[in-house]
Amino acid sequence: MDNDNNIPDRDEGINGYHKIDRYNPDLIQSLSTHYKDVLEQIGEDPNREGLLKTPERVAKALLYLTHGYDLNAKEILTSAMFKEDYSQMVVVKDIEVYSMCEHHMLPFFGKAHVAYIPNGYVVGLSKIPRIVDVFARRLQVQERLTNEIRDCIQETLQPLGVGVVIECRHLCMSMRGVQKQNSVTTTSAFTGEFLKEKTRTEFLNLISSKLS
Ligand SMILES: Nc1nc2c(ncn2[C@@H]2O[C@H](COP(=O)(O)OP(=O)(O)OP(=O)(O)O)[C@@H](O)[C@H]2O)c(=O)[nH]1
Ligand SMILES: [Zn+2]
Repeated sequence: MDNDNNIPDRDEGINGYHKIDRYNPDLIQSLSTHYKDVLEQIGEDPNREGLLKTPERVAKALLYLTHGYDLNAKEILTSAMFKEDYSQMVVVKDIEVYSMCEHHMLPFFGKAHVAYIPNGYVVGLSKIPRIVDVFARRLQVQERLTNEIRDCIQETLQPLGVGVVIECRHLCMSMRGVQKQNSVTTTSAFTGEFLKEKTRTEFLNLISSKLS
């Protein structure tokens, strides 16, 4: 944290984002006013009982769904890096992803599988899903989400390689638009050893195996 409002520094590289005080009641109030207008403009009555608190709920929900802007993924990783003589692949798979596409601000959701090969240091396992969330809880495209997770791990932990695979359903493709209910989008990003076919194949085999 290095600013007057105690808002943690966000990760670099998000064009156009400016820092906000996400939990400020004035901000929630101001967003609620906009959502009240939205309700009116879609033909609803914002004063009917069921909708009275809806603008405020939606405002709080949106602020929560984008709270990743306030988090610094590199700080999270460095907070739990341990020197360890382990040089095989570490895979954390089936990490739930909930994000929102930046085109329609509709959810996309699914799973992320993340692997790295240590180079002297390992990271606390829980930190991997945490950094997935840091980048997912922003307006995103799946490709950038995938690359940001890869780059963050590579630059911070400096392992021998990183592999990230993300599989998601996009509500903007199922609830509206092209209306394809069953299509799943898969993206991947690799560095170092994972650029070699043998390592990549090992990773892909591990994430497709079932424990139970
Ligand atoms: N590459 C990529 N595209 C995405 C993602 N999420 C949503 N989109 C796409 O963003 C595109 C936006 O295209 P536009 O033609 O400007 O928007 P639109 O008229 O609403 O398009 P339709 O969804 O086809 O109705 C659509 O093709 C979406 O499917 C994502 O994570 N990655
Ligand atoms: Zn979309």
